[in-house]
Amino acid sequence: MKAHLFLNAPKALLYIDPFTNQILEFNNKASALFAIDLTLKKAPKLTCLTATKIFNGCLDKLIHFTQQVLEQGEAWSNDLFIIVNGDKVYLDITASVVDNKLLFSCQDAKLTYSRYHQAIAQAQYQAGIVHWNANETIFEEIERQNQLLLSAVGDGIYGVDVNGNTTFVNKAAEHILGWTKAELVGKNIHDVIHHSHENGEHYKDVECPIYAAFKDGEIHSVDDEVFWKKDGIPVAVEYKSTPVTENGLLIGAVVIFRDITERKNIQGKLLNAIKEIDTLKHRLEMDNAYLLEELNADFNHHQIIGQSINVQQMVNRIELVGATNANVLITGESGTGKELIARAIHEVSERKARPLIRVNCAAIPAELFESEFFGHVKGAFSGAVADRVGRFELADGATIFLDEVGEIPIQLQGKLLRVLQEQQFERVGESKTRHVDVRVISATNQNLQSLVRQQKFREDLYFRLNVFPIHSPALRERAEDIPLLAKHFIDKVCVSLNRPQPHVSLAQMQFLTQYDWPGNIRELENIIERQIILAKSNKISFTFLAKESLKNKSYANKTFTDDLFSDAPISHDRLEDQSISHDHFLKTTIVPPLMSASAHKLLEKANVENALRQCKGKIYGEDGAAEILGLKPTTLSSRLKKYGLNKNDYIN
Ligand SMILES: Nc1ncnc2c1ncn2[C@@H]1O[C@H](COP(=O)(O)OP(=O)(O)OP(=O)(O)O)[C@@H](O)[C@H]1O
Repeated sequence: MKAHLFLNAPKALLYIDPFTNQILEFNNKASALFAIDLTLKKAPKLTCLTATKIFNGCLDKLIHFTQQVLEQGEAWSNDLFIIVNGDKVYLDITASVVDNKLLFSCQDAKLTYSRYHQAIAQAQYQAGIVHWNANETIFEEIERQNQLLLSAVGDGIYGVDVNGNTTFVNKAAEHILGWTKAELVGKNIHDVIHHSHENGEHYKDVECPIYAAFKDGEIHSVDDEVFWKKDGIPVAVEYKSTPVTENGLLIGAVVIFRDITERKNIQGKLLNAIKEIDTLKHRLEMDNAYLLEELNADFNHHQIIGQSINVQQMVNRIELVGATNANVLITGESGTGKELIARAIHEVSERKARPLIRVNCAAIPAELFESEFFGHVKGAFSGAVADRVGRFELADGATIFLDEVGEIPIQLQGKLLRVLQEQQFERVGESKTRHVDVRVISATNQNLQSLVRQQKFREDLYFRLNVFPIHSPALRERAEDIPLLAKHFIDKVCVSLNRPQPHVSLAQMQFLTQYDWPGNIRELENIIERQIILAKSNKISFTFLAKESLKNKSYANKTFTDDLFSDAPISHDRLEDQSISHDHFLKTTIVPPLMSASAHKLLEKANVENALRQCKGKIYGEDGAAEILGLKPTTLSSRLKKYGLNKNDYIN
């Protein structure tokens, strides 16, 4: 049995007599390893088979090892080798002393090593599986969390491969566009959601920023485009297409997008609000500039004073028409308060939040009318150095007051008619048509119907302007209002001059009421101002008016001689003592009241000419003819027209 075990042991065994060098026994594995002829076994003694023969390439090592085994009882070596087919084959040898002989247990060292490494690999593999299992669980958890995150984010996310086919769709993307993951995965993303621009024009895929990312490897961000929903409706989006690489190779892109509809709506509203603010700001600036002009022109905002039937009827008509949008034509002599009426109409209308825009047609040179009414663009004519807003544009949403409307040149009347009919016009030098909503109130002291007959005023324009006529009665037609008006002006002047209220006796008031006021309410106002300045010890006197009436009567009987056509214009400084400075007196024109109409005109014309001569053609400002005559410069301008006078003829 023992012999059988020895013979079939799994390693090559050599039983060696260290003293005779002879191999006493060897088993089957040894026979194979050392290529020992098995027939030797049958020989009585293995005399021919020696240890040194087997290990003859490394005898020194064999001797050393043998001694080690003998000394220690056992030893191990991997230094010894044998030659097999010319190659060294190192052996892994464990040896021990058995009955004073040596038992070598040998094995090809390569086999030992390979088993050793196999064993290590096995051990590592065993350990690795456990490790891998753990990693796999972690990866699964990360993946699960990633999926949760990708589903939870509010932005839509698509994954696409290098062919543009969808590989991934998150919940938000499904929600925003309505395409499910199943409907999109594997489909070309551009063809499904990005095929057209917002205006419906085809979106070429070569221009698609989503694709661009996996073509050029760059991130592509787009602020404002549309993706198309499943129901065919475009959704405004901003998106970013980021390239995805693996081992340096572009393998696709991730598209992250956001629905910006709400934001765009808010932006739109904001833009509209800003535009509206700009328009309002612009309008406010225009209004301010206009109001400043008016302030500089020393405009006053009196209320209509008077209780006479004539005034009551007039006020009724103002209230009646005020609330409507009807055009109003106010007629009446100069200084009867036509402008006051226009303001009152505007004030009772719904347009009162905006200023009344006043245009004095008598003061505009013919060639500038169109620009004044409708504005012009820079360079439209020489002198047009900047764009200018016309009065009609300024009055958009408000009321325009065309004072002295009879002065509008016939050639411009057609354009004015168009604004009245269509509320449309163009600035001078511009083809763009502008639309306005303007109410027109006009005033005249001329007989427009007579102008129509003379073909100086268009009949159709006259009817357009005269939708609702209001007549402003002359002061002589409302004489009973004189005390009220006088009190009103005394209060006003005393406040502005910081004077104490003067005492007006009944007798003095009678002088006022009995005087025939050719210059109307403006004349009354000016005389009161002058007399307050002249008043001594708080007493105001109007006795001179009686003298004046008498004088006027004598004027009426007199032929027009030296006095009427003298060089000095007729003014209040000729009516009173000269103890007060000239400036205070030159406020009004007193025209004798009892003259015939033609004599009146002749005198008025002569008076204007004298004033022009004295002022060397200067109309406006200090020492101007208007100031000397006590007229508004605009009224004087219209009188120049009326009498065919040219201020330039008086320049010298
Ligand atoms: N009823 C009134 N109550 C108080 N003040 C009045 C009244 N009527 C006119 N006035 C005053 O008389 C002056 C002249 O009035 P206004 O300028 O309105 O007259 P007008 O008819 O427009 O004159 P013109 O034809 O010369 O332009 C103004 O100072 C105005 O305030």
